[in-house]
Amino acid sequence: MPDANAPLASIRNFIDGQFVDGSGGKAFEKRSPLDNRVTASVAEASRADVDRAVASARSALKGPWPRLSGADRADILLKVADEMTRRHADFVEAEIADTGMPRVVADPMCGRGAANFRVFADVVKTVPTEFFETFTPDGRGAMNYGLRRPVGVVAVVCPWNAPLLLMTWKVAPALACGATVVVKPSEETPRTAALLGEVMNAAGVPKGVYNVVHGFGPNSTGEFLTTHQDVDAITFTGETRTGEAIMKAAAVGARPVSLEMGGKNPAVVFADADLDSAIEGTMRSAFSNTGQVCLGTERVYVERPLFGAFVAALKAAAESLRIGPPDDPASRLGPLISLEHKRKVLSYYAKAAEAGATLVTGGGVPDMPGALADGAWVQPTIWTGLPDDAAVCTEEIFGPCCHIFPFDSEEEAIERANATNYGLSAAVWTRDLARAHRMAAEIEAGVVWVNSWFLRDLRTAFGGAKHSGIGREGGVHSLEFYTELKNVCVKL
Ligand SMILES: NC(=O)C1=CN([C@@H]2O[C@H](COP(=O)(O)OP(=O)(O)OC[C@H]3O[C@@H](n4cnc5c(N)ncnc54)[C@H](O)[C@@H]3O)[C@@H](O)[C@H]2O)C=CC1
Ligand SMILES: O=C(O)/C=C/C=C(\O)C(=O)O
Repeated sequence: MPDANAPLASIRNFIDGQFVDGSGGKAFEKRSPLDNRVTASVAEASRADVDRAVASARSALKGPWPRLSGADRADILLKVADEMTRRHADFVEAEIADTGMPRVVADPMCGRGAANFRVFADVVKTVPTEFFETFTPDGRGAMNYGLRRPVGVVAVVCPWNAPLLLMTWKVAPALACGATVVVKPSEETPRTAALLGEVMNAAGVPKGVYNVVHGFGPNSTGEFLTTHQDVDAITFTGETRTGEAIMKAAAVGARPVSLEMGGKNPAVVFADADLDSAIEGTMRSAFSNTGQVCLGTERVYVERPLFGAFVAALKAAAESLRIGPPDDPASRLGPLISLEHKRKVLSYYAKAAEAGATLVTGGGVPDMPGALADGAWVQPTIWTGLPDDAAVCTEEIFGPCCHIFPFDSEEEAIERANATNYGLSAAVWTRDLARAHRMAAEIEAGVVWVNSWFLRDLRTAFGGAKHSGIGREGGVHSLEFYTELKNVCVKL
């Protein structure tokens, strides 16, 4: 159970290697999603603080950081990873305090933070640039070679659902490339970004290379940062509408953006699939992190002969998930991030009922004991029976829920899976590998998993098609965003 007597934490901005309050003296409350109790006071960065953070990041670009060899920077990043590993328990506590996620969920997610630094330390050391030999009329020729240079000061705007994982996924490659960053964590999850400041200092990262400013989006820190003309590039993970606003901000000054946004991801399960694997994978993709995973499945298409068995098995799997507080080792589902998000998810539960869905399981709020009754808990929920164009089947809910539809042919499954404005990820379950390859080629998504879900190799391209994103990060693709590739042409 959460400790009602725990002292209020004080979370501060991290600018130029120092923890500082907001210069305007403003602070906002962070509430625990477990019981809605205020657990922290967070210093809100004013426009002047954002100016200072950007100036500090700019000034660090004139220092040693971008001039270190890739190998030397990689060594420092490995120290960051080691220090994160040493302080793993602190990161897990911080993530749990912000999100309420079960320890079994927070633990591997925080492990991914250190892994992000290790992977990009490796990538930056091994990626070549390009070379072209050019023939010239005088017969002497020319040589062209590519040089990568850091893109400059990068604004990193982050969401709340996997805070440390998604923030370090961008910070690690940016730093590996010699860029400097100003991070704007979600107002819901300020702790781990601040804690990473301590790690940066301990690992010997020069001051100004990593900065953190806390606050909100519109008319606040997020907007001050993304409209700042001394920011050279903006990388963002969050809702599609926010991404659109950030793209508009980036248009002024023609700054590049990398946008990872929402999804309404399909899973397609053929009748020949290994049912146990398909159920296990779909259970994780629909319900893990209480459905607050951008890659999660909210639409499941099941070939008709398997439909009844699949619905029954996924119902049993959902009902086996223990909803509970982080420290109960049996807990698999925590609360949603906030009461506001709970209201949004429950509004979709109501819409499903109004539209005449068949409720397979869930659909409401679980009974929670004591103070937990005030938290942002909802039941994992499965529906069938709605048409493809129902709101619940077309709009991203970002909760622990999915709708299951029957289908009759491969062509139909492709058409229905693609009938969405989103295109982040998809999962295909079948034993027929030729069909799996055909499906993977036809589905409009940035990532397609076959007989798996969220199996991540951090060197691979990651990002969304259609309204789910612009650009790709991961491996060399991250380096493309965080560097300018310059061609040098030498006439011989
Ligand atoms: N494609 C992907 O890789 C992922 C996408 N997401 C998406 O993120 C959403 C959940 O995260 P949220 O934090 O609710 O997203 P959000 O878009 O509301 O907020 C994300 C960040 O943007 C900031 N922000 C909001 N308005 C802004 C503005 N006008 N200018 C600058 N910054 C602004 C917020 O303060 C926050 O730090 C879901 O829709 C989910 O699909 C989440 C994780 C991964
Ligand atoms: O593995 C990644 O890089 C991205 C993962 C995304 C999530 O964990 C999420 O959106 O929850």
